Amino acid sequence: MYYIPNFITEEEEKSIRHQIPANRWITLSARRLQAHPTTLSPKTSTLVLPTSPSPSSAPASSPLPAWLSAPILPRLAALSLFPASMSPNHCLINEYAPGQGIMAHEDGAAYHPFVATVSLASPIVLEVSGKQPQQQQQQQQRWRVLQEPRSLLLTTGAAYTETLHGISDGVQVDEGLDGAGVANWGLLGDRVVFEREGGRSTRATRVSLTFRRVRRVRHLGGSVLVQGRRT
Ligand SMILES: O=C(O)CCC(=O)C(=O)O
Ligand SMILES: [Fe+2]
Repeated sequence: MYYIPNFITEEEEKSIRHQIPANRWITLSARRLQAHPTTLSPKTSTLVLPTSPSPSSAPASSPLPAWLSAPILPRLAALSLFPASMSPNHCLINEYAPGQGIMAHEDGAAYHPFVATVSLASPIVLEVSGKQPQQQQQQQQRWRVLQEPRSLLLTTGAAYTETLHGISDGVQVDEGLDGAGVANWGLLGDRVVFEREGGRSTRATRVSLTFRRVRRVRHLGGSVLVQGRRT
């Protein structure tokens, strides 16, 4: 995992939050979410796009809306952690009210093994654990990753394939936020925020943007549209 504080500015954070469409939310019992450019088809995990693929000579275009892709995608590309051809083509936006979370899970094989998470609005602790069978849970490795607003967390390699991640629910105040309890303590942008509160952080609404590269993409190209007009 790579943690980079202040990956976006406060203005960019505000602008992105402002442009999240209010009519795209899917409300779940413990959070709400929306997918851009669209949800994957459920059986085949395919991203179906209305446009033709751009010719291979053209600069890689993103199916993500501009308010999500700029400035995040070029800044991600500049980290050189994945080739340009692997630039994210999908973004899930999750919103958690205080006390809401997401159960431990892995993101799975529908995506190339990296996810870039940009956090907005409020800090949150991501609980990461090794994928051990049930009987070995005592020895399970666990890490707590503190995600500050405007930070980037990049999960790839074994962190993507060999761990589960989640956010505890029913918690209004995250505690134990110090050098011993937080894996990325030394990388935080502003530790003082947490030190001042004695290692506590009262949750407020937090929004995450999770950028990924979907493996299976189907383009509904020109011929499909022409057929549509003929019928
Ligand atoms: O909100 C987060 O940081 C985690 C979201 C997540 O795990 C997911 O969308 O798969
Ligand atoms: Fe996830």
